[in-house]
This record gives sequence, structure tokens and C-alpha cells, in this order.
Amino acid sequence: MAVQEIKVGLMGLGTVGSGVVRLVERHQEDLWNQTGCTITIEKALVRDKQKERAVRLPEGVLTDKPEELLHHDGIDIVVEVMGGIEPTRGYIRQALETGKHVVTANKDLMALHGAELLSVAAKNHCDVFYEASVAGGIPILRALVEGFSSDRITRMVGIVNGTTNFILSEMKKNGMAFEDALAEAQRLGYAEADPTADVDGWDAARKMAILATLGFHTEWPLDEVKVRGIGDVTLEDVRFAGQLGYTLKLVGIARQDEGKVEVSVQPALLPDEHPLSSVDGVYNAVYVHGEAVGETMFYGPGAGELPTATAVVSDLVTVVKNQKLGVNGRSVVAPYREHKPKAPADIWSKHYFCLHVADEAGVLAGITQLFADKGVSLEKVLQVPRTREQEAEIILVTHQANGEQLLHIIEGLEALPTVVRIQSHYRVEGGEH
Ligand SMILES: NC(=O)C1=CN([C@@H]2O[C@H](COP(=O)(O)OP(=O)(O)OC[C@H]3O[C@@H](n4cnc5c(N)ncnc54)[C@H](OP(=O)(O)O)[C@@H]3O)[C@@H](O)[C@H]2O)C=CC1
Ligand SMILES: N[C@@H](CC=O)C(=O)O
Ligand code: NA
Repeated sequence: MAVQEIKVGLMGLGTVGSGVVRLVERHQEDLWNQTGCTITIEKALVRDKQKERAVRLPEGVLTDKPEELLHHDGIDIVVEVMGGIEPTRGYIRQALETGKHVVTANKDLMALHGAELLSVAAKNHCDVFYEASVAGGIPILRALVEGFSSDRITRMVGIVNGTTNFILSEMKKNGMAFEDALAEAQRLGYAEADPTADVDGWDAARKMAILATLGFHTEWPLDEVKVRGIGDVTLEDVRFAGQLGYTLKLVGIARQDEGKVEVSVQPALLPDEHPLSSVDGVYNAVYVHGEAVGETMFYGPGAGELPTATAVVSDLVTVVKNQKLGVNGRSVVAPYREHKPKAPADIWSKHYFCLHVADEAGVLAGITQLFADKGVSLEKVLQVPRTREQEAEIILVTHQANGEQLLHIIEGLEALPTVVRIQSHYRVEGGEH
């Protein structure tokens, strides 16, 4: 029997693209055993053909002309690891419209235009897989789509951005300055081309939109993810949190209660004993709670060349297996549950406040009274005198409060003459774990 050769068009030969080339070369025998096919990179699209590359490709493979790949009749599968929205979206549409299957690592694109691309794919009987787009090497999308297909997911809490987790871990463990830790994450190939997407929380938000859509079977648009990044997190916040027994992490939270959903990304305090607290460096983890299964957790590298490439190449293998079975384009389950966002009054959480206050008698009593008036009780209260600035610091951790109560408390604190400023405020997650 003739061995079938699968020709791949690779779009992008940067960090992830180089990893894909290396894995396809190194694991050729395993790939052949699993698919019965040889897999060849037929064309690799880049911007600058003259640039020095981490991997060598045979003569004629590298191109800077997208049509050489998109109009190539022999190419069955396009692997998109170049990133960005345009022209990438147009290229992927063209690929699908000419019957080419697509594997992508592009969360920006899938979070914004996933529904459109999946519908073009379905019309053309093509596969679109995007496992690498969320939590790099962790097979979390497969787990949601296949592993939990029999269950109803109620909660996903994730550390889904390797760059910010690396930065916060370096700040906590080595006292490294924010900028130095970011530069190191960039050097290691973890950060996005524009690292503000990582730092401002948008990269994590895109991943949470994808997780919520797949996990809750409801279309969850990116503009409905509440986002706060780590740009204003200070070394002092990290240290204070540590002294109180918490670890500060950028977390994505997606919860479904009685059919209503909330999805957000923010720096939050996790109790040190929470399993997500010990997820350090570029590692990611997604905690998934299902009605029937209970608690599960998925852990692994969230970024970097080879870990991300494993997800991409595994998707490639799935496309080839589907080809052999003749089922390409049939595995997508479109969201089928009604879209019901939670109102602020439905969103419950504990909160941490660090307040700078006038260093005078009766201040603490006034503040605790404000919380009591809004119906929120306090779990921890600490007062730290700071005579040098005629100010004191008060640290408060609340019991569960809802989003409406929280707004009233913030307004009330801002109006109190004894409160100089709300120095920092974070959600406290995972207390119910
Ligand atoms: N890095 C990581 O750890 C992870 C990345 N991802 C995602 O994977 C994708 C790729 O990331 P990464 O490898 O880090 O990115 P890089 O910036 O390292 O590589 C991008 C590659 O795409 C090429 N490229 C970009 N734009 C164009 C264009 N318009 N036309 C032709 N070629 C183009 C670049 O060409 P040239 O080399 O000539 O500049 C480069 O080879 C992104 O969507 C990213 O979000 C997902 C998970 C983890
Ligand atoms: N920049 C991203 C890369 C993977 O998605 C991250 O840091 O997680
Ligand atoms: Na993944």
C-alpha cells in the first residue's frame, strides 16, 4: 500500500512555528505509526525570508508569498502560528474556502472571530482545531469538549497566561522588579509580540472567552469578559498578600450558577493552600468543577516553543485521523445554551482592601461601621501604623459580598474623610475550595 504524504502549509516560523518544525521532524516515526501518513512541511510563510532562523528547512520551502501556500493544491492542512487578526483571518478563510483544514494557536482570532471561522469550516467540511490557543501545552480544550461531554461544568478558574504568572512568581520569590521579569519573559519567548496583551490581561481574557464558550456551551464574546491586568500590582502588594497567607495571581474566573454566567480576569489573592497558588513561572493550570465529576485540575506549561508545538501537532494528528475516517468538519458542537450574563448582585466573592488612612483615633471603627452598614462582614482586619507619613495602613478581608455591595463599599470608602486612598483592592478567590 502506498504511504500517504500529508503536506502542511505552515504560516509563521517564530517561536511556535520552529517548535512545530522540530516536533514534526523528531517525531516522524511516531506520527507515522499513529496516522499511517508521513507529514511534511511543504511551505512555511514568513515576513522576512532573510532573517536568521532557529530551524533549517529545505530549499524552496520558505516563502514570503501567502498565495504560494494558499493556492497550493497539494497542501491539505494549514497550520497558522503567525498570530494577529488581519491578514491572518483572511488567510484562514481562504484556506477553508478551498478545502484546507486549519490548526491555529491564535487565541486573539478565535476569541473574536471563532464562530465565523467555525461556520466557514463547517460549510466546507473542514476541521478547525485550536488547542494551543488556551494554556499552551495543556490539552484543556480536548478535555472540555470530549472528557467533560457527559457533565455540566459549573466553574473554571485558571492561570492561563504564562508571562504574567512568570512575572508575579519572580516578584514573589526573588523580589524581581516588574520590568526585569517582563524582559526575561520576552527573552524566553513567552510574551506576545505586543506584551501589553499579556500584562493588561487581554491574552488571558481571550482564553477565558474560549473556555467559557466551550465549557458552558454558550457563546461568550470577548467584550463581556471583565478584565483587569497586573500593571498596577506592586512588590508591596505581593509581599503583604504573602504575609496574610495569600498568593497574588492573575486568574481567569468563569462561573455558572443557575444558568447565569460570569467571566472575568483579574489579579486575585488565593489562599496559599489553594492548588493554584503553587503554580509558578510559565506554568498554567485550569481548575474545572463539574456537577458530576466534582473538582479536577489541569497543569502544565502555558507557553514556550516545544510545549505549545505539542498542542499544535496533536491537532494536526487529529485532522489526519479525521481524514482517514472521512469525518472532517463534523466534530464541532455549536453553542446551544441561552446566553445569560450574571447581574452584579449575582456575583459573590471575598475582597481584600489595603487602605491608607489618617493615623488618628476612631478611624478603624468608622470603616468597620461602613462595611456593617452595607451588610458585609469582615474576616480579617489589620492595622499597621506609619507615623512617618502621618498615615496608617489598614488591611481588610471581607466575607462574601456581591458586586452591588462592593460598589457601595468603594463609594463609601472614597467618601470617608479619614480614608486618604484605597491603596489596593483585590478579589479573594478560592476560599470555598
Ligand atoms: N509563544 C508562545 O509561547 C505561544 C504563542 N501562541 C500563539 O501562537 C502564535 C505565534 O506566536 P509566536 O510563535 O510566539 O510568534 P512569533 O512572533 O515568534 O512568530 C510569528 C511568525 O509569524 C510570521 N508572521 C507574522 N506576521 C506575518 C505576516 N503578516 N505575513 C507572514 N508572516 C508573518 C513571522 O515572520 P518573521 O519571522 O519573518 O517575522 C514569524 O515567523 C500567536 O498567535 C501566539 O499568540 C500560543 C501559545 C503559546
Ligand atoms: N503570551 C502567552 C503565550 C501563550 O498563550 C502567555 O504568556 O501565556
Ligand atoms: Na492547550
